[in-house]
Amino acid sequence: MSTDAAGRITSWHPNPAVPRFVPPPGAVDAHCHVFGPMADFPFSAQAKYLPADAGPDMLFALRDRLGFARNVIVQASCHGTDNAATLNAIARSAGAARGVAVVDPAITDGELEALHDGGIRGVRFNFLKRLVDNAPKDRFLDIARRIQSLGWHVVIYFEADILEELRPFLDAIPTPIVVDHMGRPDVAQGPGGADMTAFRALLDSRDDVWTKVTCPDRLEEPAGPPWDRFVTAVRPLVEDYPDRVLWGTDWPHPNMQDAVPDDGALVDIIPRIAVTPELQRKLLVTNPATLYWPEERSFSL
Ligand SMILES: O=C(O)/C=C(\CC(=O)C(=O)O)C(=O)O
Repeated sequence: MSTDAAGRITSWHPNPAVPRFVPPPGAVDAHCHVFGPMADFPFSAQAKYLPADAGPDMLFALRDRLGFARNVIVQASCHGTDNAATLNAIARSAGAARGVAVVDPAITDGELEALHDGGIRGVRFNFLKRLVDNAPKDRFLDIARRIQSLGWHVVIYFEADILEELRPFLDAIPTPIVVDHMGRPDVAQGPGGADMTAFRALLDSRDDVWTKVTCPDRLEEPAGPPWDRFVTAVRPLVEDYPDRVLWGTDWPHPNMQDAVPDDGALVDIIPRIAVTPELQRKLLVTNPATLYWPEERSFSL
C-alpha cells in the first residue's frame, strides 16, 4: 500500500517479474489504463480515487517487459469523460495502441468522429457504484445506437449481482458488447457456479458478446498467486468461447493499492487458462485485432 502526502495512490508493482510465458508475436494487452500525468491531464472532480501518475511511458515500458506488442487503453473513471489522457497515450504509441472512451451522453457526432480519428474504437459504460455516481441506461442506449455507424462496440463493467437486472438493457444494445472481467463472478463458486452459469447465459444469448478473462487479483480472495480458483473457473470459459475472449493486465490496477499484483505473475496465468498455442493466439492476437484493428482482418484467421 502506498499513498503519498497529497493522498495520491500508487497501485502498481514497482518491479514486475519478466514472465516465464512468452506471448505470441502481436499480442495485445487489451485492458489497461493511464493516469495523467496529472500536470497535463488533471483528474475529474468526480473521481473516486486519486492515483499517482502512471502515464504512457510507464505503460509502454511494461508492455515491452511483459513481451506484448500492443495495448488497448480503457478510459478509467478517475478521468471522467475527458479522454485527453487516453488519447495522448494512443498518440504517443506510434500505432501500437487503441482505446475505449467514456463519453458524456451529450457528445456530438463530430466529437465521436474526432475520438475515432484519435484511435478510440469503443465506449465504456461503468455500473460500479463505488466508481461512478450514475449510469443512465436510456442515455447509454442512445450512445450505443450512435456509435454503430463508426463500427465501435460497447464495453460494460458491472458486478455479478446486477446482471439479471441489466439483461433488458444489454439485450437492447445494438453493437457488440465486451464485458469487463466477466462481470465479476465469484470464482470460488467454480466453473458451474451460479455466477458463471448466469454469465454463460448472457454469452449464449447472442454471438456478439465478448469478455475479458482478466483480473484474478480482483476476483479471488485472499489476494495473490497462484490464483487456482480463478484458473479453475475461467479455463472452461476460454475453451467454450475461444473466439470471444480477450486478456489484459489491468495495469495500473486502479484501487488495488492494498494488494498490488505482479504483472509478470498475471501474464503467467495465461497458459493456465488458454492451454494451447491456438487458444493463446486467439486470446492475445486474433480476437483483440478483430475488435480494435479490424482493418487488419485480412491477416490469416
Ligand atoms: O480498471 C478496472 O478494470 C477496474 C476498476 C477501475 C475502473 O474501472 C475505473 O476506474 O474506471 C475497479 O474495479 O476499481
